[in-house]
Amino acid sequence: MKINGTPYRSVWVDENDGWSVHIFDQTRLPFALEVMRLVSQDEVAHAIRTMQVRGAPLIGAVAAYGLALALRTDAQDAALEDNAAMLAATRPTAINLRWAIERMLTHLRPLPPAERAQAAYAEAARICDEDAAQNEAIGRHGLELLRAIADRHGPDRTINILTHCNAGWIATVDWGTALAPIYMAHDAGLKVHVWVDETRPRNQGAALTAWELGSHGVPHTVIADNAGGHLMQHGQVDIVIVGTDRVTRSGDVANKIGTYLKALAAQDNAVPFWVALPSTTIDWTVDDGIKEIPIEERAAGEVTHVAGRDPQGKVTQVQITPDGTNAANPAFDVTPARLVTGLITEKGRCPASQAGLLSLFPELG
Ligand SMILES: CSC[C@H]1O[C@H](OP(=O)(O)O)[C@H](O)[C@@H]1O
Repeated sequence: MKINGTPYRSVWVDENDGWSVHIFDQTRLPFALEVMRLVSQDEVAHAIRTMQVRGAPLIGAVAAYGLALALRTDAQDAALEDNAAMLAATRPTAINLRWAIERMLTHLRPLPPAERAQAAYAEAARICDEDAAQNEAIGRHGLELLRAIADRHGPDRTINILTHCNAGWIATVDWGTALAPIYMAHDAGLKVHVWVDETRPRNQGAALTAWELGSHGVPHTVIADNAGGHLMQHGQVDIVIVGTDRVTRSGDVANKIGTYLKALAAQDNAVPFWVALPSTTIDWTVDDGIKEIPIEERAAGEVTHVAGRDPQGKVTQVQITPDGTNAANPAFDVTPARLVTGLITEKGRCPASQAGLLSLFPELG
């Protein structure tokens, strides 16, 4: 996507040295756009763990480059396996991370060590190109849903979309998943407005989705996470579109904490609830998402403290709970397939079910 007219992806290899890896430090947004230069697998792992880089498809792509960085130093079998395992363990819920590392291992294991680093960079680049293309296709398939709403209500009626967390271009290599249809609708001249869940505790909506949409000129309003149901009850939401970190073969959807509650409110108010994902987010080995998907438990400090900019323009953390108060911080929840209207993938839309997924991806069966 473009920032001030200049096209960017969310991860890229330095064109001067040809090997260091660049990302945006997402913990500095929306107040500063800072590029980080990563030069080792340990720096990549730290960036993923601390959410300087986050978003299911993007952490997979960046971890792939993390393995390439590791192989520059030691390309022997033991180092390959150890660094792959270390990177795959940085965050447990997004399946894209494990998928990317396993794809890299499948590609690299058969090669002589001397060829592995260069081959790793090439495979990581393919993962990035594929993600960008898949998300652009998701945009096209999701745009059809928004066009149908516009056709139903007329071109002068604004389409109100609610989204949770950040599933935009900054959560992927490019385009985003949930936001891709919104960008395309806006660019096609449809009147869209986005209700942006702030998405406590890390505020990916308030800090990242609002920044993305504002940068692209898409009308949007940040709301408290608990406001979405009220807006749906009052006819203020035409459709919900969210991203996901893992979809099971039965269509259960793991996504940022709070997604499940939005799906319940959507069903109660007959609001379509769509989930956008590339096929790299499907975990065919898992059936019951609630029982089988590991939910990341993050530090209590992310709940007891909040980051922001003070009146002097300094970005700082402030405590919002009494000293000594306990906090729990499950970072994801699972929305059962029965609450999902449908899935928007790079190959089209389908019901959130095994049959629906197989209709688009028969090779997974
Ligand atoms: C396009 S996937 C984005 C997905 O990842 C986010 O999680 P996190 O910010 O913790 O990496 C969130 O669940 C988004 O829906």
